[in-house]
Amino acid sequence: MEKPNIKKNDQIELNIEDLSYEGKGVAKVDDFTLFVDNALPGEVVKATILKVAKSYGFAKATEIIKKSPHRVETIDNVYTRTGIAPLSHLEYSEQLKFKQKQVEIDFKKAKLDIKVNPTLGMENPLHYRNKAQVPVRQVDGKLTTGFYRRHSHELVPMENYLIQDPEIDAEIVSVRDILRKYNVRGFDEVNFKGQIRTIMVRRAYYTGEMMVVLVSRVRDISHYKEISAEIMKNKDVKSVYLNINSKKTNVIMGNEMILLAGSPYIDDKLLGHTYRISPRSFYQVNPVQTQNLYQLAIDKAELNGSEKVVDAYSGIGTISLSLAENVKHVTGIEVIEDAVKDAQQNADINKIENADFIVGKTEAVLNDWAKDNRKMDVLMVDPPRKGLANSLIDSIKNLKPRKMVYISCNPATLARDLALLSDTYNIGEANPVDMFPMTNHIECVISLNLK
Ligand SMILES: C[S@@+](CC[C@H](N)C(=O)[O-])C[C@H]1O[C@@H](n2cnc3c(N)ncnc32)[C@H](O)[C@@H]1O
Repeated sequence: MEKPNIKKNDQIELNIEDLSYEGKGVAKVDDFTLFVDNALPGEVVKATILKVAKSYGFAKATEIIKKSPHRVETIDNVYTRTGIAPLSHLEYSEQLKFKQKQVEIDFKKAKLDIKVNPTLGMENPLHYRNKAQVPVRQVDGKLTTGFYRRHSHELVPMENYLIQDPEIDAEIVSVRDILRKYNVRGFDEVNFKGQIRTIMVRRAYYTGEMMVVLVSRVRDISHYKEISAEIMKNKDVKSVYLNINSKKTNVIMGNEMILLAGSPYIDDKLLGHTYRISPRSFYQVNPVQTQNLYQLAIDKAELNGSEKVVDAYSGIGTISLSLAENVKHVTGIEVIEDAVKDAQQNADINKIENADFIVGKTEAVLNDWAKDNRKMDVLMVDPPRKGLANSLIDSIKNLKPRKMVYISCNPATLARDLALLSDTYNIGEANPVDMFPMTNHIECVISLNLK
């Protein structure tokens, strides 16, 4: 492919042909591909070239010459600029089709002939997130909250985050103002100075309980008694933590977690059970769709009450406990020890006696099970983005659960794993579930039956 004669900062007119998996417009200059921010298929745009690499480049649309009928005009482009809601300029029904198509593309690449059903969307696809982690900086001499400009650590000040629970947005502003009152400084990443790096707020959807975590570069907690007392004046806030992160890193939280006020956890409900959530627990961010996703996964497992089930990558036990009443026994496997403690406690709180939880890597635990010839009827997997380890796929083929349900947050690794399992399993239809409206993230659930 010949590199065209274009360079950074050039202005150029482009025909947008497609949408990339990241939600960027795709245009061709001769055979060279450009990924264009804020551009939709069918549009003609004037664009500024941002970067030209060897085989592709990046640009941003500065003027829309011909508009897509699916463009949403009312949304402030701060959301696409910052990457908090990179698909918010695309009509919601088209977002759902885009996600279905992405799964189809990944399956095709892996030579899988699997039907992909329409994406299960939300009735109200805004303000769904139950958790926010917003960067904090010093802007014009004031501690300021917002979101990063795309591909940078430059803060764009913001008060309405579009996809977060509005109560969380209001709480961030309130905490910001309390910190300002006590002259606490926002983080200066360039000179590695200042104090507060991130504010994390979680709000339980069903109970309304909130947790606030202030992530600080330094351990100076001179005013924190007053600050946490003021934060606790909001009666919904049940828990305030200080987390110390003194490292030069993009990882948000450090190791030290200090409870400043209130309870160490908050409680939420899912499918009728109560869950205890600690500051570091993995907990699904879209409470409405989580219930739909879990119910779909449980339905696909076609349980009759007699099964031994393994719930791999079990987090705080939410899937295990949601299906426990429909099975003989369920064993959760999770690598984070604290999450397993939470899961055990959650089983006790909900008086569920046929569930146990093992700390360990799924691939290691099930390798041992395969060696010991231990049996299971149904295997649920809900791995992180990288999908299943190769060694786990080998163990599954030895253990031969008669049914598997795979919940995936990355269709590319899902397709790879399904292709590897397809000699042993018949693969059912895929159901994308929109857990992350306005973003390019895709969740998908699919069942596999032993041949
Ligand atoms: C996508 S989350 C799913 C959690 C849970 N099923 C839920 O719905 O809340 C993936 C979980 O897998 C855990 N994890 C990551 N790698 C693992 C591994 N190799 N073995 C077991 N658990 C792992 C993570 O800590 C995280 O809790």
